[in-house]
Amino acid sequence: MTKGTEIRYRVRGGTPLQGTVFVQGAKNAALKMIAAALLTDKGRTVLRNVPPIEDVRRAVELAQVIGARVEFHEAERTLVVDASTLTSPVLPAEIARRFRGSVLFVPALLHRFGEAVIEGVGGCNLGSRNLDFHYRGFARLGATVDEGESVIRITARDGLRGAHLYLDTPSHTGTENLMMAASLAPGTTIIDNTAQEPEVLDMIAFLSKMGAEISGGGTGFITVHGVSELRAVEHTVMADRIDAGVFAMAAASAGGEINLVGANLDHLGVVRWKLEQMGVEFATNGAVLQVHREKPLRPINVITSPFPGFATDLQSPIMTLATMAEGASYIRETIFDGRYSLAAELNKMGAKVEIDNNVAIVHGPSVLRGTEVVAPDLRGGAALILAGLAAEGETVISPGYYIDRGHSAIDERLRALGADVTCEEHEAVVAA
Ligand SMILES: CC(=O)N[C@H]1[C@@H](OP(=O)(O)OP(=O)(O)OC[C@H]2O[C@@H](n3ccc(=O)[nH]c3=O)[C@H](O)[C@@H]2O)O[C@H](CO)[C@@H](O)[C@@H]1O
Ligand SMILES: C=C(OP(=O)(O)O)C(=O)O
Repeated sequence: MTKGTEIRYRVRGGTPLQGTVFVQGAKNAALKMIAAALLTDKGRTVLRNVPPIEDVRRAVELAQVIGARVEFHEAERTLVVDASTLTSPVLPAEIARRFRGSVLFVPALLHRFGEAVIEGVGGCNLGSRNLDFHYRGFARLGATVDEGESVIRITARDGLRGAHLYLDTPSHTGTENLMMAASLAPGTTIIDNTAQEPEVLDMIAFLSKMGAEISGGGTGFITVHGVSELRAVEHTVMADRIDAGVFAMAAASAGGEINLVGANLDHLGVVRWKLEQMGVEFATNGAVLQVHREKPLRPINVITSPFPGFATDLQSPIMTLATMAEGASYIRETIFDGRYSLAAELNKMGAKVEIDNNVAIVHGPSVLRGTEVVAPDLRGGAALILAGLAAEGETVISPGYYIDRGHSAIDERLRALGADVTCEEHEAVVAA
């Protein structure tokens, strides 16, 4: 541990939201596309609507450190990748450990170098986050996986070849990683039990433009016919449904009416219905989504599950809303067991959340009071900002880096809606 500067957010609650907010491009699609751009050794890939968030910056650094020429024009939300210059198959710990997307660089490295060396994989600390489906899939495609204590070496000197793969559960990045690996593996690959998240479909659209032959997206059963090469293309990243959900829930938390530009109601899946049950109103006005909340919130039962079920990434924000609802809400997290750490922070603000047998019981309504709270992870941090919007007094949330991993300029965008949210640097003890 060493002293350094850290970001924190300061929220003064009590103002209903009003106005228009722009939904960012999807983190969970953009990260995969940056990795996929490295599959081709010719030409320059252009990605549009790339969110200027910390995880994307880490992906850019990781691509650069292995030799790619990457320009991220943040103001234009545009990324240009030239992967003809790759020099190294080693994903170094200091960058790879800082975000989840690093494991998605493996297929390109296997195809380009016949080996990939991962010195670490990061991502939110949400309890156990295995990568066994990925490694088993690479092995079935013909790679040798050597899982050392801190370094994982995957080799495929003679290349990969099509095979029948399966996922024990429909893993989001697992599906994308194996699709990428199979795209350039001669023969046919079938992947059983694949994820159906909208980002997976956007990734299929991107890979297909590059020349990949992939069918079955959205069915849970994907077939990939390997091709001999992929080409650099231009693609616009889909809107971030989690960012949209967080802003919709910000309006639900503070009250008021907002316009979400770039949100797709269908991508919210069950989240939309649950928010409606709580008393949040949605209306589409052409391509703009209006979100309105006036009356007191009603309690809710939520079970997280893969798309179109209730997204685990929106479980923390809805826990914040449940603290304000009139009655007891029940929330069962089935994807990441570490996501209940938010409860203790909400309780510091006056909420009554108890964890019983892996279910969170939220006894509402509570009057939330601002205080200093710790963001346990990305979405837990966003959930605490939402709590701050409804709380009496001032809420200070740190570390802000977690929130910045996945939401771009959340303070500026909330201020545009009339909220009192600021972001500041402060001295803190940080991991070396
Ligand atoms: C960068 C990215 O896209 N992150 C998203 C992705 O994470 P990520 O792709 O890591 O999540 P997965 O869908 O893979 O994980 C789902 C569950 O499967 C388990 N599992 C997964 C892979 C594996 O090899 N072995 C295994 O046991 C995990 O521990 C977890 O319990 O999907 C999650 C679930 O929608 C989202 O919360 C994350 O925002
Ligand atoms: C868990 C998340 O991300 P990651 O998989 O990148 O850690 C998230 O986006 O909430």
